[in-house]
Amino acid sequence: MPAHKRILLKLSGEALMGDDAYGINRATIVRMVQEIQDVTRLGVEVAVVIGGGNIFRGVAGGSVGMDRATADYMGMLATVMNSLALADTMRQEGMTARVMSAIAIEQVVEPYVRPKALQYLEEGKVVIFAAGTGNPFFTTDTAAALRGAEVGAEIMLKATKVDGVYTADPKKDPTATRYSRISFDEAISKNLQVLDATAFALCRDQKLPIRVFSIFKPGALKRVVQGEDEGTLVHV
Ligand SMILES: Nc1ncnc2c1ncn2[C@@H]1O[C@H](COP(=O)(O)OP(=O)(O)OP(=O)(O)O)[C@@H](O)[C@H]1O
Ligand SMILES: O=c1ccn([C@@H]2O[C@H](COP(=O)(O)O)[C@@H](O)[C@H]2O)c(=O)[nH]1
Repeated sequence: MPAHKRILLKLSGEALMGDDAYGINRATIVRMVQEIQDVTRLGVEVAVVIGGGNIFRGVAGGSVGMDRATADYMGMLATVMNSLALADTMRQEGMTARVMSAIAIEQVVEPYVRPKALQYLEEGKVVIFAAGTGNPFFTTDTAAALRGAEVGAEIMLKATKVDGVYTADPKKDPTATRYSRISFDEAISKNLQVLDATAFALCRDQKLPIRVFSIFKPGALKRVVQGEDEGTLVHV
């Protein structure tokens, strides 16, 4: 019996590269999709937001002199590419997915319309929210918090490159230790960078808990959905 009926899954874009230097690694995306399929088979309704860090981040464009807003739109388009790849891999694995974009590109994907998204979820389709929030200066973590709150997800699951929230970035500080639980207020006051502050604040205000766990650990998503203690729970 799953612990959650409807989830918002935030997938790391950067992790899609697998061992490649750039782009979408085939074996990696298939594995991610199979893990999602395992969860849908439990009867859980799944909404997904995927990042774009494997292709483009606005902050990288900004750092080499590009207009930041233009660079951010490029980043949002990168998430559309990842979303299309994810939906197509789902199709190949026998699942039904719908991509909805926050930016109008109707020849490519349908626009985000909340009642339609809710209908798809109720029908058991996986809904992939592409193009972030549709606004520059935000991230896909914030988009995940926003869409998660909009569709009434019970929890936001952040599947990322680390296995939880640490006292400091574990990739930079080997002495950092992992929390099994932490409150939003503490995560925000300690300026923990595993999610951006806007996403933390939105989830806190909307009382949407977050669980951060490793995207690389086989079966972790299913264990999380079944209510097992995996990664870190960020709570109100
Ligand atoms: N206190 C912390 N605890 C855990 N991770 C942290 C912390 N501070 C910084 N990080 C870093 O945050 C990263 C996760 O956030 P990031 O936004 O980079 O990835 P993502 O959202 O999974 O990827 P993408 O943006 O491509 O979708 C981790 O890889 C980790 O190195
Ligand atoms: O609401 C949003 C979401 C994303 N962006 C831009 O896209 C890239 C990729 O997203 P990540 O969350 O970093 O994976 C991001 O760096 C922004 O440039 C955005 O502008 N608005």
